[in-house]
Amino acid sequence: MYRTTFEKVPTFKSALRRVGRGKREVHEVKALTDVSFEVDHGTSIGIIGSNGAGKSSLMRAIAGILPPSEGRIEVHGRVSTLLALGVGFNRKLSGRENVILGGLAAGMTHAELNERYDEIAEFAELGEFIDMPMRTYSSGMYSRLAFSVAVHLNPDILLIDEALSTGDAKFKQKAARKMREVADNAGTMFLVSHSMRSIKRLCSQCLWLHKGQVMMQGEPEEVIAAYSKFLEVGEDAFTLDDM
Ligand SMILES: Nc1ncnc2c1ncn2[C@@H]1O[C@H](COP(=O)(O)OP(=O)(O)OP(=O)(O)O)[C@@H](O)[C@H]1O
Repeated sequence: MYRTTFEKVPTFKSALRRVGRGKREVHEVKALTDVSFEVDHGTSIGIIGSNGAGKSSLMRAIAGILPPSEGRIEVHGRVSTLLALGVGFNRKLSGRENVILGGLAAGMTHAELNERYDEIAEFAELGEFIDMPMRTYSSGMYSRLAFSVAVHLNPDILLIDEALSTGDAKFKQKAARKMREVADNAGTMFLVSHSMRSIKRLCSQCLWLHKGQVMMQGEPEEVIAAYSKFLEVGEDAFTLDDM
């Protein structure tokens, strides 16, 4: 559950008058409710659903960035660093500095990092930008580095939120090949995507979320068919029994 406090002001004029004195309202959003599922080691699971369904919140909870306000999450293994979700970068520091700090935070030794650094930088293809402050990066450059760090730190569980990846067509292909490699090597992967093609190609399981609840979990083909039908006929006309 997210709790947001905000100032309730009816008009712009009264907003000006009441600067600093406004009444504070608390707004609660239940991003996920009664979500319960298990994922076996070695499974690539796709997470699908409309905007605001709770996909990113679920990933943040699994990564430990947002602890659940109710219930629990058991994670056996090392989850790809927070950088995978693009939230761990310090924009004042250069790409190189962020990679090194991120690696150290993920428990890597200096020697391991030295070895990995070149691979990470090479994969991200940022050229001399790797030594520039990250605030000067385009969003595509930013997500290229985040993806590269995530896949090269050898996590047991890889979390990828495609919504955050704005890499160009060439990088997207390269990233897809890398994800395929992870999936083939029996790695565990959570892939949030609006591309049903990516989910079908890369995942052996699929979870469909809607308004914070699990609508369906199973084979990607089956879940995607149900989700597509849901999008076609609309929420009111849809029943899972028809599938
Ligand atoms: N930081 C936040 N503070 C308050 N509410 C939030 C916050 N982040 C997300 N929410 C709310 O939680 C719900 C789920 O959002 P979430 O980002 O998890 O959805 P999503 O499925 O990833 O959507 P999208 O496909 O648009 O990326 C939404 O109602 C959203 O408004």
